[in-house]
Amino acid sequence: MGRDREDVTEFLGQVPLLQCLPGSSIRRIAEVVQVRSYEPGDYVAREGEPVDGLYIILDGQAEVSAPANTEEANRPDYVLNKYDYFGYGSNSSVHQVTVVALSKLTCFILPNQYAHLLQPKTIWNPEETPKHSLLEQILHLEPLEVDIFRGFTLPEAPTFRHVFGGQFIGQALAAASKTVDCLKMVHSLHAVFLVAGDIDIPIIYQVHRARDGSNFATRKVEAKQKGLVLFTLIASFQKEEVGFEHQAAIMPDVPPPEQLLNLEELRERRLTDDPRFPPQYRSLAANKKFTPWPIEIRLCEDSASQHKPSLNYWFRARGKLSDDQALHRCVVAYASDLLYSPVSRHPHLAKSLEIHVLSLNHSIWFHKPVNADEWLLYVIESPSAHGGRGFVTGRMFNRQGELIMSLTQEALIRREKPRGRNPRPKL
Ligand SMILES: CCCCCC/C=C\CCCCCCCC(=O)SCCNC(=O)CCNC(=O)[C@H](O)C(C)(C)COP(=O)(O)OP(=O)(O)OC[C@H]1O[C@@H](n2cnc3c(N)ncnc32)[C@H](O)[C@@H]1OP(=O)(O)O
Repeated sequence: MGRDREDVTEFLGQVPLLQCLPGSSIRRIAEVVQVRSYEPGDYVAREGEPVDGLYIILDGQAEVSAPANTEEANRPDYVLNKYDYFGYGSNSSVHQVTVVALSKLTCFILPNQYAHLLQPKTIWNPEETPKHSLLEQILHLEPLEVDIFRGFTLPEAPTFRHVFGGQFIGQALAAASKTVDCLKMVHSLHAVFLVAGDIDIPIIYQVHRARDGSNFATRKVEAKQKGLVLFTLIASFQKEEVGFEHQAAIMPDVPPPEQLLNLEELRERRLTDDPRFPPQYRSLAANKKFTPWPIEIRLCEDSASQHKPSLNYWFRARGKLSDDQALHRCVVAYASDLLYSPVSRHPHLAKSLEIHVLSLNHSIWFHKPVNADEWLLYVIESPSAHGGRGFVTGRMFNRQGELIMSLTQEALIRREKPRGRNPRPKL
């Protein structure tokens, strides 16, 4: 293996211990690791000697001997292979075991002085907790074990009686991304919503490594509560590649976001200025608990009241996000389900008719890198509603008119039926 920085980063990204670190931590570790080589029979570490760092096997095999004079002394020796590691995670400052090279052996060593790189504040940022962005907190997961993560529905997060579909998509994609080397980025995902999630129970994300190729990797994720699978995602990741280029899609001509009001300002204006709302309704609405979404949305038109099966709006994440392309893709995936399938009910909206909308499935294709804290134009159309299912397609453009993503979704759309006072998700 040639040892340029990118090769080292790619190798470290395959080591399960390191995969849930922020991409920036893995790149930093790639800068500071040392390489050591051993001949067959050489001691790599001796029981009782000081631990000088984390050892990761790059090539070859080593044998670990159980410590003498302990209960484990009778345990058979075991063999370490490529991607295995030792010298980290024990509370002791001295080696508890002896490790001997079985073949020609090469290791990467992360010296003790860089051990802090293994303990980042969050899965997205080595230094800071994400005070600055609610979204980054929503998309933070606790790594429980290799390939298993726990996510939460934060009190400030948008919910729609049950777990918001975009939260499942964003968190599941975050879990999948944390098991793929950081040089590969998601380029497509397909999600299915099986059962509504309970906002009071943590969600367990279990990642299955379907395939790791040299350029592509595929992951399947299951989201569970109380052991029941609520949601599945299949995502494919690819290393950057130079290839053919064209863009036939043209960004529609819409007013820039600076000339438009956001949803909160529109609400405020309705409450104060709109003569169609009687005063008692206004004070009722004004007293209702209202939490702004972590995504700022500026509608380009009022296509709902015109009954048009389409909608264009600008959106961006509120607050500054950490500089991690994997995070930015999770954020737009999260945002893409917020104001999407309701477009399929536009032609059917009528006074005193409430329409129940529930996402059934969701697909995204990421064409180009994205900045989720800069304005993106979401262009949505609903070509069909039939049989209780509304279908929507979406395209996202950046301000330069580049097509960044294409999306599709099917949602259940039905006349809302009266419900009890406290409907609970059926787990
Ligand atoms: C100025 C502009 C402002 C714009 C403001 C816009 C405003 C709001 C925007 C909100 C956008 C919200 C978008 C949110 C999208 C989501 O987050 S949806 C959440 C993700 N999706 C899910 O959780 C779906 C999970 N899947 C399921 O629940 C099930 O698979 C299924 C319901 C799809 C199918 O299950 P099945 O048992 O086979 O179906 P049913 O028997 O038909 O229905 C079961 C329960 O569904 C509920 N339900 C069904 N129909 C209705 C209805 N007409 N009205 C109300 N509720 C309905 C209901 O709980 C059913 O259960 P019971 O009837 O209680 O048995």
